Amino acid sequence: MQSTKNVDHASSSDDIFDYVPPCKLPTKWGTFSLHAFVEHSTGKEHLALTFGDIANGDPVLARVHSECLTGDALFSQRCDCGAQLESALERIAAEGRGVLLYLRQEGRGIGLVNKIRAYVLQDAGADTVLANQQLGFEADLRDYSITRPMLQHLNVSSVRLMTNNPRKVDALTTLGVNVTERLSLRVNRNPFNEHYLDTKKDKLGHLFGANGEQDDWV
Ligand SMILES: Nc1nc2c(ncn2[C@@H]2O[C@H](COP(=O)(O)OP(=O)(O)OP(=O)(O)O)[C@@H](O)[C@H]2O)c(=O)[nH]1
Ligand SMILES: [Zn+2]
Repeated sequence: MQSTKNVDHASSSDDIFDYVPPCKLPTKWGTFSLHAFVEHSTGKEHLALTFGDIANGDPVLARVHSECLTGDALFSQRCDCGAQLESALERIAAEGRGVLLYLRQEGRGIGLVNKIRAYVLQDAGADTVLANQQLGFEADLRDYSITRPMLQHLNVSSVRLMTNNPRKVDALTTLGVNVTERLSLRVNRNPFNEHYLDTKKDKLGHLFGANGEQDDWV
């Protein structure tokens, strides 16, 4: 289960993280502002990429992306993370306004090395959920509690969330994030990730594929 551990909403963001003001981050889609947040309780260095005026009160096109080094940076085709990251940034730049939170919870919260151990089990036939369980972990150990204070610090009052994962919408809503809309994201199905995507749909509740939820935005 995804964790919805609450932070103390009465405490100031200074109690939760150190904030590092943004530098410019030019990308192939446009120039974002890159903010850093160092979480006190974990020492994790989370990021926010922002574009345009996100503080004017209108719902903001947003992506809450969980770190996937293999997919985001190493071009892995085992998952859909890299394609989703690109699609989200492209879409935000095209709209001229938005935010992407890059949360350092690799491997659905089990970490990079354990994800590689899980991949070894998957190479031997386990699916993505079973592999986690065989290693003694729940299917999804992510904790989104930093999301709300990060958005508050950026003066984002509500979000139009790009995700295929309805449990992510539930987790954020439970934490007090105002999600006004869910937008599906392109998936890039390929021979290496089709079993993984089917498992996400069947066991983790992701919405895409046959039910027409697949994103048609290009
Ligand atoms: N433990 C584990 N983690 C994985 C595996 N494949 C991808 N991940 C991690 O899963 C996270 C991304 O979660 P996904 O389930 O792909 O997508 P999501 O964030 O729930 O939903 P979307 O918003 O639609 O992307 C990243 O942290 C990846 O590192 C796997 O086989 N095992
Ligand atoms: Zn991935």
